[in-house]
Amino acid sequence: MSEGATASTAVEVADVSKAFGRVHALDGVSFDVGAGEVVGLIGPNGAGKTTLLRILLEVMRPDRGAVRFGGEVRGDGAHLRRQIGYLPGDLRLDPQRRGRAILHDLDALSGGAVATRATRLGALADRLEIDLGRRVGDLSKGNRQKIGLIQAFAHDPALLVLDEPTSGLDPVVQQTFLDVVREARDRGRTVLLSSHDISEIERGADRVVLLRSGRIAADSSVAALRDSAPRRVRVVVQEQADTTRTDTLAPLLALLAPDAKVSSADGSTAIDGVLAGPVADLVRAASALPLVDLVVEEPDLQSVVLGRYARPEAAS
Ligand SMILES: Nc1ncnc2c1ncn2[C@@H]1O[C@H](COP(=O)(O)OP(=O)(O)OP(=O)(O)O)[C@@H](O)[C@H]1O
Repeated sequence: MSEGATASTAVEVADVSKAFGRVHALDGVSFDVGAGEVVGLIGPNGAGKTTLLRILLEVMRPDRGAVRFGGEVRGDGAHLRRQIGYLPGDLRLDPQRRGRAILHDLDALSGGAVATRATRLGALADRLEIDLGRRVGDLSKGNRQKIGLIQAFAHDPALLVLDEPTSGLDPVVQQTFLDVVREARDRGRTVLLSSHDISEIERGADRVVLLRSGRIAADSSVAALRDSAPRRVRVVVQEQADTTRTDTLAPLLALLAPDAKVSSADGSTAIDGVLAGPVADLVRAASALPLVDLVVEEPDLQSVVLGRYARPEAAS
């Protein structure tokens, strides 16, 4: 086990490197995923996400390092695949066949009690609202994606590896998918999902691992990332002689610097800006003023993540 791995570590990625010619797709990547944890893998195009997932699934071997599953170095591919549910990013299904036939064939490879699997398969199809009696070639992209999701979840595997899981899904089905992920996590299943959709990671994952140029640029809980994310705020105070003076507003403006805007109308003064620090500091500064209104928007996780896409040495 690596230094950070514990008995409840479900997946251990230890110093994994992989090069294709001169391209270092992965360069010394290490992180652990705990049992019952949902980890979102995010990063710009070409960051190495798919390569990492392929190594996890033993479709590809690393040049250096290892992936361990439940503390063991992976060996028996067939046995481990039964414990893994995989949704590939480039899902290919035979267009001539019907969803039910495809799922029954894939499901037979997964082992376990047939009756339980069939019940789960039917229940998932109902929840995702997909007609399994139709030919795959006649289905829309989103409905084909649902078949991919069902085959990944139907045998209730210990580890789910999902590449762009909500691609093509409408918002209602995306929500259903997130509910299914949450329920799997509550049963102690481990989920690794790769996505370009930051809001999907924010809603569905406990933790974010950000890959950039084959290295980990950030590894943080979603909660910590939210805390560090800037929020738009608006503070409205009664316009009195002293509230128009910048020294009265100075403590507030210092928190919202450098782009805060002060405007006065209808007997009140509004201060609009972006808060990068703790909300408690804002509340303290605002409460010293004749407050009329205080609006704090949801943190802008997207801007934090995009900032880390670009910054060369951003750490967690
Ligand atoms: N089989 C391969 N042969 C040659 N180069 C490859 C191969 N697979 C991946 N690469 C290269 O390795 C790097 C990482 O690719 P990878 O597909 O893992 O990135 P990714 O993060 O999944 O990207 P995207 O978000 O665009 O899907 C890229 O530079 C890619 O061109």
